Amino acid sequence: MSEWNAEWQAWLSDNRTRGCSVESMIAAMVGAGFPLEVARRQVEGAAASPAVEAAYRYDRMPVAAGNRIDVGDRMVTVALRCERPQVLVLDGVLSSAECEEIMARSRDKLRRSTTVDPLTGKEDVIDRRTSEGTFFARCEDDFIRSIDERVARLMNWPLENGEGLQILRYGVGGEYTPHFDYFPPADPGSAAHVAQGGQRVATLIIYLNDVAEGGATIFPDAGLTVTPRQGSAVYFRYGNQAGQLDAMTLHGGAPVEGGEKWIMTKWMRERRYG
Ligand SMILES: O=C(O)CCC(=O)C(=O)O
Ligand SMILES: [Fe+2]
Repeated sequence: MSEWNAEWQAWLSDNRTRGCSVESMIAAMVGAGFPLEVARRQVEGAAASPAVEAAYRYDRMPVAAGNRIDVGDRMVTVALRCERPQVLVLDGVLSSAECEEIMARSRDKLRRSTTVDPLTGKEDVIDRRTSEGTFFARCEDDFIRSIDERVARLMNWPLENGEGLQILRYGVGGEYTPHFDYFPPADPGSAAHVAQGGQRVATLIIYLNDVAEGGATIFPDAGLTVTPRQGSAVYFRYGNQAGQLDAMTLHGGAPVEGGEKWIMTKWMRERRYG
């Protein structure tokens, strides 16, 4: 039996954009080994959801224009700007000392990472996400507050809409296969997650160290690869003002081939969170 995953989600989005009929997509999924009821729920669910419109409309990014962005206590440099999907590579988001302090404070708290099961909405340890993680509650102390404030200013999105900063560490062989950061509307497990704060709309991944080999953040459908560099970040936005979701932001963490990889992630919601 086939498993519903991000690849199938991207396939469904592509076919909808191309105007394929509901019946033909259900038939293709059944042909690939999905039970009829699963195929029907995913295809009809996507068709009924205004969030997965046929064509995502790229409205204006909230992040400031220009080569350099004032984030209050420092200047961040824009190294790359991609409009479709909306992706920015940003340099100088954290100092080396800040990166080192975050890693030092996280090291003893690390736990094997979990992922949301698309069917149940529960958090599970799964093979496709081989990393350890921990998190900091929003503004839990002065140091974390200064970073939460800087990140909110950089993303130009209310601090109150952000989830707590999440830390991940991957060893050699560690990876995170391609996925969406938003909660796919057709997945039954998503409802519980969007009930508080609404959908996720944008992500900032900050690289806390240089990775000796491998470990890039990859966007397979956009053909983009971002190399981890200490203190730099990648921003991507997938939720527009109309509530549509951009499937082109499919992304993952490529396997680490040498050394280790540490990142810190901020997910922003539509509304106040927590
Ligand atoms: O490891 C990476 O570069 C990507 C991490 C990621 O996609 C996530 O934490 O949601
Ligand atoms: Fe992600």
